[in-house]
Amino acid sequence: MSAPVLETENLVKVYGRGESRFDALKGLTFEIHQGESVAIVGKSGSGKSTLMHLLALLDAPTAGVVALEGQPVNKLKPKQVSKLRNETFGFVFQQFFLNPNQTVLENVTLPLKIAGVGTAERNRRGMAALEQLEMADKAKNKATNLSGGQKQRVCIARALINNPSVLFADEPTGNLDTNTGEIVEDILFGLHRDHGITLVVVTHDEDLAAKCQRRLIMQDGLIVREETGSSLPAEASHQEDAQ
Ligand SMILES: Nc1ncnc2c1ncn2[C@@H]1O[C@H](COP(=O)(O)OP(=O)(O)OP(=O)(O)O)[C@@H](O)[C@H]1O
Repeated sequence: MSAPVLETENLVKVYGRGESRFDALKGLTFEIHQGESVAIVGKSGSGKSTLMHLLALLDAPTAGVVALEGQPVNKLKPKQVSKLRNETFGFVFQQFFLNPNQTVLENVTLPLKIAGVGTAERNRRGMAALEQLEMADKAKNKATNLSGGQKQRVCIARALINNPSVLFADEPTGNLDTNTGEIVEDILFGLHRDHGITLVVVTHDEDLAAKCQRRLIMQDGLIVREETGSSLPAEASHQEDAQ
């Protein structure tokens, strides 16, 4: 079995206090292995997004530990955590989060700008990422002047710009029609299959979840069940490699 890229130990998240206290995660211990595709599924309010935010180091747990590549993250300073997050993770969200006032290329290269990479290098890597997503011809377009599927491709290009080892996708097809959603799924699973990217997907979409190699089923802040096996035929051999 490949090494765990992410491990949690007794992960707890409590929102609010006193009468408004809400126990969103109630002690989760599990591993995600390098090169796996994992879906986090469950009813609305079960804690999926909360869990993803903790795994992706976007929020800190109330108690318990997240370890990235064997390193417990709670021992690091905030600056180190954000560096680690930017270097290791890519994010694709349902709402796209593209800056409407910037071009496609500017949106895609924003993570590099934040990291202090110079303009020429930024643009070279941005164009390469857009080419990979077949969106290079839209590089100079404003990000608003795109279809939903095109916007999500731009988001995936942005997510790939730092060569992440883990791609987090929160309802990546939630705003797309069925056909466009399937194209985006093909892109995500292609990246997983061909580049060994670890894919962590939060979704209500059963077909999308079924394509993942493993499903963590959440209920009331707990993982109540795990399922394994992907509905993607080509996954079979890769799945054996990753396990
Ligand atoms: N910032 C917050 N303050 C208080 N409660 C919160 C906060 N964020 C989430 N919650 C609560 O924690 C629970 C889990 O929320 P979370 O967003 O993780 O669920 P989810 O499974 O992702 O739901 P959905 O499928 O609707 O997105 C919910 O009951 C929610 O109301």
